[in-house]
Amino acid sequence: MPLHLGMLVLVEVGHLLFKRAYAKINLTLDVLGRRDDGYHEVDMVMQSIDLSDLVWLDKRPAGEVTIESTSAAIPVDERNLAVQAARCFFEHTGIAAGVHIQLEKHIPIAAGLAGGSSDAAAVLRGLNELFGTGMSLEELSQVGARIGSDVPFCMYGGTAIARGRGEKLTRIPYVLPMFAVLVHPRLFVSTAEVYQGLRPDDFTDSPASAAMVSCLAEANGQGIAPLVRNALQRVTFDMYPELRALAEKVEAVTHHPVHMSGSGPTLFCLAVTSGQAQRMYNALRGIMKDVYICRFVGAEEVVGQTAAE
Ligand SMILES: C[C@](O)(CO)[C@H](O)COP(=O)(O)OP(=O)(O)OC[C@H]1O[C@@H](n2ccc(N)nc2=O)[C@H](O)[C@@H]1O
Ligand SMILES: Nc1ncnc2c1ncn2[C@@H]1O[C@H](COP(=O)(O)OP(=O)(O)OP(=O)(O)O)[C@@H](O)[C@H]1O
Repeated sequence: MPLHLGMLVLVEVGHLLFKRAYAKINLTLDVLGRRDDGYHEVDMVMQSIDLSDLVWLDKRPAGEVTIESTSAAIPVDERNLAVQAARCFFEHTGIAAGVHIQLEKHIPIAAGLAGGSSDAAAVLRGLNELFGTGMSLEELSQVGARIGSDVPFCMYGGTAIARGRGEKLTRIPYVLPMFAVLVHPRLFVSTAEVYQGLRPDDFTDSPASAAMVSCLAEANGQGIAPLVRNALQRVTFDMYPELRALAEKVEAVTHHPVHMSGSGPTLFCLAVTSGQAQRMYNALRGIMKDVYICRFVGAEEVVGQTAAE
């Protein structure tokens, strides 16, 4: 019997492999400088949250990689990062097979939440399981780095420092029981344009990751928000003055500091209890439509039992 999920109709339920693709927020994002390869040297503390896309994988004949999505706002061809991930998997393993990907999007698009990167990571983890290739997360992460700088973090999830262009990870074993209340203002922000807009005075030699990790290690939830910073925020706010105005409004109604994730435009406030998060959510729903309460998620939940460590 067909199973209806949003706009998707799943027919062969028995053969489908399911994966959840989690979004991330940046607790810190420092840029150390511009590199010769067009990327920037970054130092960031990344955190998975429980806002997720749902991904189903179904084996197909060799060379056939197809995708359908509940969102009309993303390409359903070779430009889709999930399709690119599948192509990379078959190329890397030499397996003569294909896959059909069904994507139920919940993570806002081009929002600074790594939605596409997380879909790509979930496809790589899922194909590793579907075809029994037994690759380690490290190997999958190296394959994923070809698709995007955020893919290696999304492969592991949880909490981590990401350096280099984002692919050099130090995993942090402390996940605080905290909440992030997200506000998505439905602006489309290009990550490349934001990085291009950085000026030398946006660069730093003293990133905030060490202080943030100490705070996480001490389980000092109240201490996290004052340490949050994002070097891309000035650029995105200058590009979209309405976003700076919205951030001021969010602070006024929540009475909490507001932060930007990645290259934006998603804004978030941190809460140490679900009650505090709910009050922020209620206040924000009065001024915005797209508001999400999310909890911090650890690597075990992101990865599950899907790949060799
Ligand atoms: C803003 C963040 O989301 C923070 O986590 C990431 O740094 C961006 O990760 P991403 O979206 O996976 O980025 P990619 O797809 O690899 O790169 C998109 C574009 O952003 C710029 N880019 C990205 C990462 C980086 N460390 N330096 C850069 O300058 C480059 O112009 C690149 O062409
Ligand atoms: N599976 C996918 N999901 C979302 N966007 C995708 C996907 N595949 C390709 N894209 C394209 O990637 C671009 C960035 O979308 P995405 O939602 O990944 O941005 P983001 O959250 O800002 O990512 P990051 O935080 O890694 O910079 C958009 O132009 C979108 O059309």
